[in-house]
Amino acid sequence: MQDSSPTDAIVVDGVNKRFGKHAVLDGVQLNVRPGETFAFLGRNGAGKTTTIRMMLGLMSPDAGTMRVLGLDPTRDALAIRRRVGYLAEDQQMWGWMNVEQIIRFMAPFYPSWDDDLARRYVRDFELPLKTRIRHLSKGQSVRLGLLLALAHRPELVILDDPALGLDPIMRKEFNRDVVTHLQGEGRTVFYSSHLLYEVEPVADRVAILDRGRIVRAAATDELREQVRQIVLPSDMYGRLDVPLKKLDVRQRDTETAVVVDDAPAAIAGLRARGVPHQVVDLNLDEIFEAFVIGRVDGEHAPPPAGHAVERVA
Ligand SMILES: Nc1ncnc2c1ncn2[C@@H]1O[C@H](COP(=O)(O)OP(=O)(O)OP(=O)(O)O)[C@@H](O)[C@H]1O
Repeated sequence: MQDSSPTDAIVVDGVNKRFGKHAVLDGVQLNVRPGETFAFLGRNGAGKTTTIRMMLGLMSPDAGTMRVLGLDPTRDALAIRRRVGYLAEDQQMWGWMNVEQIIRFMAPFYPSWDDDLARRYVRDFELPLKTRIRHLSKGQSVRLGLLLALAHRPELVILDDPALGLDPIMRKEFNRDVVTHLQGEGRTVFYSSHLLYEVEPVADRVAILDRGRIVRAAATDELREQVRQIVLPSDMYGRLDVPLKKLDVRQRDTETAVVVDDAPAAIAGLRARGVPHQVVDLNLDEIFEAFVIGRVDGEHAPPPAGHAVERVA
């Protein structure tokens, strides 16, 4: 976790939230730098939407504080919503309006609304102006939601599982076209998702939320460097005196595969002791899995396929 700075676009500090007896968020801590694309990763029910709703002042934390664009969501919700573009998960819109009508309806809510930009998104997103919202396809609805979230040129864009319900090709296009476009414009993007392979190419930093707690936050590149799988002979693993930050251990035949969160130090330790091992690069999906379902008590499982393997004597 980086230290927070007064210029951070989002600061979440020790936030707790309960619904009745159910503790949904427990000491959540994160900070988002201006201009970065920050992926907020968690399984269904991890607490992502609850965190986002509090950022927008739609509900209040039970404990802890938040700052969004320097403002307190519990006091300045309206000012925040004017400066933030928010695409909700499963965004609801008035089905009887057509595309043109909803654009005209939304524009006056935002002093910074840009008609030219809205028209450009209509073209770029191939939106049919005269079609009623209830007749749009899922992809068109998401793109219309995005237009409404972006046409007021928000400094910060909060996307809550935006690709949910889109087919795989559309999801790829969404990342390639929309997120890359926002990055090109220097916007800060806070992107919540449980589809990790999709955020991997665009995220500068990620935070992994598991059952209401941040279990890891880091630059995407740093995470890939630190979290790797090391495969070594089981008999040597049993006698190993190298301290490893283990996330997941799997026994298979004569080998043990260990996912560690300190790969450079672990590899240096193994090399220094002459322990033969292979290092397997992991993608964000596998890294996420190691944090949220990793077990250190060992189990049989096939090796991850299709990744760069570095063999060391
Ligand atoms: N208003 C509410 N009242 C009671 N429980 C709630 C409320 N909102 C959310 N929850 C519960 O809080 C937990 C976290 O929900 P949340 O929607 O924040 O998760 P999420 O990470 O966004 O999941 P998903 O990816 O499925 O949307 C869930 O168990 C959910 O049922």
